[in-house]
Amino acid sequence: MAETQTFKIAAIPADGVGKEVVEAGRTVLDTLAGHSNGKFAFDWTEFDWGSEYYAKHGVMMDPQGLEKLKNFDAIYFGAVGWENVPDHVSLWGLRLNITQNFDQWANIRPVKFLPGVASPLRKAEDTELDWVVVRENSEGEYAGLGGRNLSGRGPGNEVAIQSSLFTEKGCERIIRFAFELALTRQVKKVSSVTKSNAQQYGMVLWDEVFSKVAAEYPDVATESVLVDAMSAKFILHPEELSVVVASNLNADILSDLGSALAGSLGLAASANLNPERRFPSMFEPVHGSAPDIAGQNISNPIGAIASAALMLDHFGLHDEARVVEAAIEAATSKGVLTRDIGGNAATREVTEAIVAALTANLVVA
Ligand SMILES: NC(=O)C1=CN([C@@H]2O[C@H](COP(=O)(O)OP(=O)(O)OC[C@H]3O[C@@H](n4cnc5c(N)ncnc54)[C@H](O)[C@@H]3O)[C@@H](O)[C@H]2O)C=CC1
Ligand SMILES: CC(=O)C(=O)O
Ligand SMILES: [K+]
Ligand SMILES: [Mn+2]
Repeated sequence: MAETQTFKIAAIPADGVGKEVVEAGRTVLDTLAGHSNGKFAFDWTEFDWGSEYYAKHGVMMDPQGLEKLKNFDAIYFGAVGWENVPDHVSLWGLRLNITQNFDQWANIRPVKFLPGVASPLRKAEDTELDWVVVRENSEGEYAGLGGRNLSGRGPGNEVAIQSSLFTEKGCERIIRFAFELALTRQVKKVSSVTKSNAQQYGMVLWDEVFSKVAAEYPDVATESVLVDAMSAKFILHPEELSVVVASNLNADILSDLGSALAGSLGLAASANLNPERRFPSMFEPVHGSAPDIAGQNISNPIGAIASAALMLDHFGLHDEARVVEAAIEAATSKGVLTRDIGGNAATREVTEAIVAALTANLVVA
């Protein structure tokens, strides 16, 4: 028999529901590995970084943390943010510290409609809806450029600047990524989102790069839509979407909108990719730490489990990724739903239903 392929994964559950949903995802992945007949295994290392770590050490992660993470095959992340740390400190101290330093410039966020989950969109009842938001994840509005109190004018007169950074190379690589992704999909179309009527420098550069790259992909349909109009289009004409590429902030907002349209923020998966594979990529649910429901065993684990499926794709385990997705659909079809999507199942019950479906499929296969 061929040697077992072992994937080294760094787990960072961090804060709030992050802990519950990462545990759920690990359970699913370990079940899968246990049924792989020795084909693959997962070697987990858990790091206790996050807001509790901050309370003890005054930093969100070990100062040597990036060095420690560098040699993992992937990072499996929960969510960051708790009341004891200002949100901008926790986000920059952990998630953005990792995504920026590991050049995870492509953030892939599929919007998936699941059987048995009601969507607030009437169209979802009779129309095939399935699109993916491709988020520029290294620059744009989250470049971290700017400063406060630059004028020295004193209290009451403070001035802050928050600049966006758009580079031709940064725009080109994410736009090209979107076109390559479109080529793999049934509907070969890329929608580019900017606000270039109002933001005349960075977003006009983006538009120009989009036109240039689009010319290289004559088989892919294109459109350029302003972000305000795109938010309306998500609701009124979602059937026209396939790949939606947008800057860091715009795609952040649109991907929450997309997951809400699919039924809940708790369903949405994401991959923070370093496509060159010079650094590990990071897989996390789209949602945050959800302090309003944390610790009650009621959070929806599907976003985290679907993110684990994206991690399997990254490892080249494509059949296994589809098996996990099918198990998620089996659980929702059966009506095993957490309360955010209208059910009353606990986090662990949904996880168990997914594990059961997974095991049944694997035994048949
Ligand atoms: N990537 C990350 O780690 C992110 C971190 N955050 C942080 O998370 C904290 C809370 O931020 P919010 O704006 O409240 O966003 P959030 O995504 O944590 O929660 C928004 C709403 O969605 C619900 N929700 C989220 N995940 C859910 C799940 N798995 N199952 C069921 N319902 C779920 C919450 O209960 C809440 O009502 C803040 O500290 C924020 O900075 C926010 C977004 C992303
Ligand atoms: C920070 C945040 O909201 C996100 O990455 O989605
Ligand atoms: K997250
Ligand atoms: Mn977000």
